[in-house]
Amino acid sequence: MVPVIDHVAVLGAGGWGTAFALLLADAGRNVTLWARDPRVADAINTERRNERRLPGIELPVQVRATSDRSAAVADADAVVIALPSQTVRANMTGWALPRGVPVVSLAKGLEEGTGLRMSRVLAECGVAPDQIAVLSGPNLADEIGRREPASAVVAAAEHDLAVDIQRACHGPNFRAYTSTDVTGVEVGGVTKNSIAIAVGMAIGLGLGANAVAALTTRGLAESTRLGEAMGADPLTFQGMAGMGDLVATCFSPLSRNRSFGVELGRGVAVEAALAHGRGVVEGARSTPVVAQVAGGIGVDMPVVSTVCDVLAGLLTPAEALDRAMARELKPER
Ligand SMILES: NC(=O)C1=CN([C@@H]2O[C@H](COP(=O)(O)OP(=O)(O)OC[C@H]3O[C@@H](n4cnc5c(N)ncnc54)[C@H](O)[C@@H]3O)[C@@H](O)[C@H]2O)C=CC1
Ligand SMILES: O=C(CO)COP(=O)(O)O
Repeated sequence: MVPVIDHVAVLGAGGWGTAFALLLADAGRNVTLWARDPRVADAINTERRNERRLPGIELPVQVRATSDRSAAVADADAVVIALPSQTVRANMTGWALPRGVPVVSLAKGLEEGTGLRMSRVLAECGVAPDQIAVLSGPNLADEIGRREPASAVVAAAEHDLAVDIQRACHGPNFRAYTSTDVTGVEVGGVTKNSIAIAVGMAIGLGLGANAVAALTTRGLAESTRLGEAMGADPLTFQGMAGMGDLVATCFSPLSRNRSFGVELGRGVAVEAALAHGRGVVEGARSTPVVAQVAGGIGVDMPVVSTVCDVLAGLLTPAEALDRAMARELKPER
């Protein structure tokens, strides 16, 4: 029997949580959106808007918001985690979810201190591993909010679970593929943020399409190397969560990671550039974690480690560029 997902709880009313709630409503689901700020929940229920995070978008009536943690998940057939990565453990610890419901992570980061992927963090918070799925891909929230067509990939160790989530979010403007490569899908979603910061820095330095394309291409190569070393299928990096998300994030001015990099490239200090951002810049926190994880398993990630050094104030973006160009010559593969 195919389990039916009707009522979905989306935890986190940032740009992506709000856009994902809209997408689920368009796909025929009833959605409860949890916002930690009661004023955000009120504005969604009364004005049908989350103006700060998803400006100019009217939310369907099938999206109801609450700031009550128990009410948010009551009667949910599936729970979606749309929180900044570094807050997932603190939020999920002690949050009593309905037993046995699928939990889908949308977060694109590695946890500081543990180096864990979000699916592993959720497992440590008590979610049964066979109920965990991750969804990732080229999904800029503003475009999804405007109902522009988009695709993603849903990965779960259990293929049937990935299919359930795929069906639950399939609507007129959103189409998801399935995978069982949870590691690859999560790693692709994390590393693309670091590469987008590097691309942003190149743009901020005034460089053109050649440099952007080179960084994106080499970034994909090193992301694939890391994923493979962590047990992922390298082909996953040619898919939505790899190439797909890398292209969207590196090429769109809507990306917060890319915009952050542009500011760094223009000489703005890290803290000031973060303060100018429109929401969470996952790569600013995850890039050092990626570098540490890669170093620990002997994977060379020159783009990531260069971004890491710029974030730590050890290099300016211009010096980072000089260092990249002076690297030892080697075969492409
Ligand atoms: N915005 C986008 O286009 C996409 C975002 N993502 C990922 O989704 C995750 C969430 O990102 P966004 O929705 O963009 O975030 P956002 O930056 O738009 O908003 C962050 C939200 O998290 C809340 N928040 C911050 N600290 C919190 C805490 N300690 N506890 C509970 N809530 C807290 C804020 O109140 C805010 O509602 C990130 O991992 C991001 O990489 C993935 C795909 C697309
Ligand atoms: O993950 C995203 C698009 O798929 C959003 O990217 P930013 O977090 O850089 O805005």
